[in-house]
Amino acid sequence: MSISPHPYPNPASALTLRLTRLYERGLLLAFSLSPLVAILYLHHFQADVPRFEHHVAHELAIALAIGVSAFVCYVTLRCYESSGEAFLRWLTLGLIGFTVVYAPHGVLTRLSAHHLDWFLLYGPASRFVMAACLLRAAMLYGEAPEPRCARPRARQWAGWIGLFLGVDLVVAQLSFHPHLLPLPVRPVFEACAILFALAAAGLLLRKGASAPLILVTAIALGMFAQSSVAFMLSSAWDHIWWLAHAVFASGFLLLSFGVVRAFHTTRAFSTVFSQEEMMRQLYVEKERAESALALLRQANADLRRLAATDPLTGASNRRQFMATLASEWARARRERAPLALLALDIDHFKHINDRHGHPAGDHALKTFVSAAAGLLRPGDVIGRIGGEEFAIVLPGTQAADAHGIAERIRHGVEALALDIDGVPVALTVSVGVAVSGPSCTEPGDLLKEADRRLYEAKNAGRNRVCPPPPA
Ligand SMILES: Nc1nc2c(ncn2[C@@H]2O[C@H](COP(=O)(O)OP(=O)(O)OP(=O)(O)O)[C@@H](O)[C@H]2O)c(=O)[nH]1
Repeated sequence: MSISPHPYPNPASALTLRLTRLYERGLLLAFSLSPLVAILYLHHFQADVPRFEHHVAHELAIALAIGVSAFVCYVTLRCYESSGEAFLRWLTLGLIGFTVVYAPHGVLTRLSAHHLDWFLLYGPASRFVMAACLLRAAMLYGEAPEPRCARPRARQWAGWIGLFLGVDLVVAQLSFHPHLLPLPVRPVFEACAILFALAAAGLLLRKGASAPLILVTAIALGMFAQSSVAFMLSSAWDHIWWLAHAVFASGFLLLSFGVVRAFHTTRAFSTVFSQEEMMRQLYVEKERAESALALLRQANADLRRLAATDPLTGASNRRQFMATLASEWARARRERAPLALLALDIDHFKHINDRHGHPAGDHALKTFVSAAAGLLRPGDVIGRIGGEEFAIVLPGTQAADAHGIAERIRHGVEALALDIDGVPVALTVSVGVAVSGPSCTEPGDLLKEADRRLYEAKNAGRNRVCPPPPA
C-alpha cells in the first residue's frame, strides 16, 4: 500500500517510510555514541595492545557499512527520482561507488596477512571515488532540477556500477604490480580524497550555508577528510587505523542523516530550509495574508456601501431605506419613542430636465440631497424612493418637531441658488409629514400616510409642507 504523508510528489511505500524513520532514530543514537566508542576503545587498548587485529570485528564493521551504504544509496536515489536535483544524482553515484569499491576491503580481511596492499588499497580507493563524486555534486548544487527525460535510465546506472567494478579491478592490478607497489599509492588516494572533500565542503558552504542539510553535508565531508588524515597516519590494525574507521563512520552517518531528512521532507537538499528561514517565510506569508484580508474587508465594506447607496445622490437606496425604516420602527416600538417620516418630491422636476437637459436634472438632484442632508441630525436618514421622490426617517421625533424640520428643508431648498450654465433655476420641494400613531400598524403604513400628505401638499399648490392633523 502506498501512503503520502506530505504534499510532495512520489508517495513512498509504508515499509520504506517505516524503515527510513527507524533508521533516522537509530543513526541519531549511533552518531551520538560514536565518540564514546572511540574513547573507550583507546582507553582499553592503548596501554598494552599496540595492534588490534580482529578479523571478525573488521568483517562485521565493513558488512554493516556496506549494508547501510546500499540502503542510504537507495533512499538517495528515491530523492533524486522525485526532485531531479543534480546534487542528488552525484551523491547517489558517490554512494554506489563507495559501496562497490569498499566491499572488497571487507571480503579480503582474512587475506590481510598475505596480501596487505590488496586488502588495504580498497579503503583509500573507495574514499577517493566517493569524494570525487561529492565534489561533482557540490559543483552542481543549486542548479535547476534535471528534467525527467535527461535523467539516467537503468542502463546508465548499470554502466556506472560497471565502471566502479572496473575500479576494483584496477585496484587489484595496482596492488600486485611489482613496479607500482613501492610508489605511495595509498597516500596519493587519501590526499586526493582530502582535497576533493575539502573543496566540496568549501563549495557547498559558499553556495548554501543557510540550508541545514548542506551544513550537515559539509560537516560530513570534513569528517571524511579527517578520517583520510588518520588513515595516512596509521598502519593496518593499529589504533589510529580503527579510529579512522570510526571518524569516517561518523561522517557517513551524518551524511545519511541529511539524506533521510530530505526524504522525509522535500526530497531535495536545497529546499529543506532552516528554522530561521521558515520563520521568516512564515512571517512574510502572514503579513501578505493580513494585508490581503484588510483589502478584502475594505472591498466588502465598499460593496456593502455601494449596494446600500444611490450612486447619483449618495442617499440610501430604496431597499436600504426600507430596511432602516423597519429597524427604526421596531426600536421606536421597543422604546415607546415617537417616529416621524417625511415624504419629499421636487416640484416640476420634469421642467428642469426638459429645459436644461438630463445632466442639469442630475445636478439638481445631487444639490437637493446634500442641502437636505445638511439640515438633518446625525441619526436621521435620507433615502431616494423613486426618481425625484425622497423620504427622511426622523427617529425620536414628535409631529411638531417633524413639521419644523420639514419646513426647514423646504426653506433651505427654496433658498438654494441653483445655477445651470449661468441660468438661475428655481428649486422647490413639497413635503408630507407622518408620525407613528394608532393608525399605523407597520412601517409601510407610515410611508403611505406621508405620501398621502405629500400629494395633498402638491394639490395645495406645491412648495409647501402638509403636517399630520393635530392629535
Ligand atoms: N435628471 C434626472 N431626472 C430624473 C431622474 N429620475 C427621474 N427623473 C425625472 O423626474 C421627472 C419626474 O417628473 P414628474 O413625475 O412628472 O414630476 P414633476 O415634474 O416633478 O412634477 P410634480 O412632482 O407634479 O411637481 C421625470 O421627467 C423623470 O424622467 C434622474 O435620476 N435624473
